This record gives sequence, C-alpha cells and structure tokens, in this order.
Amino acid sequence: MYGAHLETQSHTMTSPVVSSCGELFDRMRHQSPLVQCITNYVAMNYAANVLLAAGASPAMVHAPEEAGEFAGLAGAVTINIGTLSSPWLEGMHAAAKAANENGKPWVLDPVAHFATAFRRKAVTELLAFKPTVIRGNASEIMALAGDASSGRGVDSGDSVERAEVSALVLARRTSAVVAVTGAIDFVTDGHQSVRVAGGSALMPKVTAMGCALTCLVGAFAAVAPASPWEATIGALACFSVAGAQAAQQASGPGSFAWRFIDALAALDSHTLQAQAQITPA
Ligand SMILES: Nc1ncnc2c1ncn2[C@@H]1O[C@H](COP(=O)(O)OP(=O)(O)OP(=O)(O)O)[C@@H](O)[C@H]1O
Ligand SMILES: Cc1ncsc1CCO
Ligand SMILES: [Mg+2]
Repeated sequence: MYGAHLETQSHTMTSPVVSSCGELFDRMRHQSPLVQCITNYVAMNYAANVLLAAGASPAMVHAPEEAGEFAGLAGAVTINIGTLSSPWLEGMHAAAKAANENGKPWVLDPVAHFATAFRRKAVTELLAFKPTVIRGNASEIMALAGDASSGRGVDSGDSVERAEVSALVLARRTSAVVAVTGAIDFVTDGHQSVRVAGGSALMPKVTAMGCALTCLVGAFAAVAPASPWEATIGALACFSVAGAQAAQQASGPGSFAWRFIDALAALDSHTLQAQAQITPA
C-alpha cells in the first residue's frame, strides 16, 4: 500500500530534484569523472563495472603511499570500510584528508562500523575529515547516530523507516547529506528529506550493491561538487530505476547482477526522469 501510494505520486511530480537527476546523469556521462574508490575486496570488481556502465571512470587506489596524492587527481573520493586493515585505514585517512583540504566531495560508507572496536575507532577518525555524503544501510545509520540497532554484520537488520530520525540527527550533527538505503531509500541533509522508491528485492541478495552505489554517489558528486543533495538523489534514482528494469528479466540474484550492469549502461536521462520515484518526506 505504501509503495503504491508513492508510485501514484511520482507520476505527478515534476520537481526540480527530478529534473536535476536527469541533468546530472547527462553531465556525469559527458564528463566521465575520475572517482577514487577505496572500497572492499568483495566490492572492487562489481563497483568498478557499475561505474563504467554508468559512464564514470573508477580507480581503486588505496595504498597509504599514494592514496592522498591520488585524491588530488580525482573528482571525488569514496571510502568504504568493508574489509578494513591498518594499512588500508592509513590510505583512507590520507585520501579523506586530501579531499577535505582540497574541497573535493568525499563519500563515507560505514560498513558494519558498529561490529568491532577497530571499526568504531576507524569511522570516528574518518568522520573528523567531514564526509560530504554518508551512505549506509538502516542499521549502519542508526548506530552511527548513536541509536540502538539490530545490525550484526554487513546486512541491515532494521527497516529504513526506523532509521529516518537517526539519519536526520546524523545529518545535522555532521553537516553531511545522509542516505539510508533499503526497500525505500531515505535521503536527508538535515533540513529537507526525500524518499526514493523502486529497485528490487533482489538487490540485497547481491553482495556489494550498496558499496557500488556509494561509488556512484561519488561519480555524481564529482560533477556537482556544490550540490551533494542533488548528486546523492541522482545516484540513488539510477540504482532504483536500473534495478527495477533488471529485475523484470532476472531469474535470480546471479542474472540480476549482470542484468543490472546492462540496465545501467542502457539508461538515459529521459528514462531516469520518467521512472524515478522521488517524493518529499
Ligand atoms: N528490498 C529492496 N527493494 C528494493 N530495493 C532495495 C531493497 N533492498 C535494497 N535495495 C536497494 O539496493 C541498493 C543497495 O542498498 P542496501 O541498503 O542493500 O546496501 P548495503 O546493505 O550497504 O549493501 P552491501 O553492503 O551489500 O553493499 C540500493 O539501491 C537500495 O535502494
Ligand atoms: C560481504 C562483505 N564483507 C565485508 S564487506 C562485504 C560487502 C558488502 O558490504
Ligand atoms: Mg553496505
């Protein structure tokens, strides 16, 4: 019922944020921004293919010896703590610091940050470099705001709806745009909020979809460094539209994974605007 309500609204909504999705998508395709993705071993290959399909240029560069220097070359940096180790964390610090000092957008994906002391400390240190956008699942965002959550590992144990207030609190505290993803995504900058519906129930059955989305948020932010709100919504809308399309033909998570990449590659701004289900929250 909830989904049907959103769908009805989406067809009548021609808000500036819907048209900015299309504009930013075209800009991203045209400029093919270089995105430094410090992501996890699980996600690296899939996330790079997602960025290529969308039209961006991914570079998985994380070594402490070069991560900070490379951030100077990239249009945006994304940092995901999924398979963390000390040298990687050093590279993350260098890249986040460089992005922060050079005014470049950077996106934090706090994978399972609540699970261990090492991760909790890492994420606290990274937050000091002021991420432009924080993208996580419901359990991750709730825990980051200091609220109790049911998360255990990398998969969410909570609904997005339950994380909405936490997201608002976190956005106000950090001045970042906060995106909580799940069945219906929630995005807030602490002052304005939207929901992005669509996608498919197959998406959480494919590992690293969220990690790849974090990288795509970076690609959008790279071409709109002054508009992280619009950039975040644009990337989420791409995933929702391409995800719904891929699910139509998929027979399970395996075929969904490659069909999703094909759907992203075939996506155009007109289809994105026509099918994006974005409603004010
Ligand atoms: N039940 C669902 N229905 C529709 N779309 C979904 C559903 N669950 C997740 N998604 C979509 O999947 C994408 C990834 O979000 P998700 O919250 O699953 O990330 P995540 O838990 O961080 O994933 P991972 O850690 O495996 O990378 C988003 O585009 C989100 O909208
Ligand atoms: C499965 C898994 N383990 C660490 S990171 C990751 C990818 C999804 O977040
Ligand atoms: Mg995740």
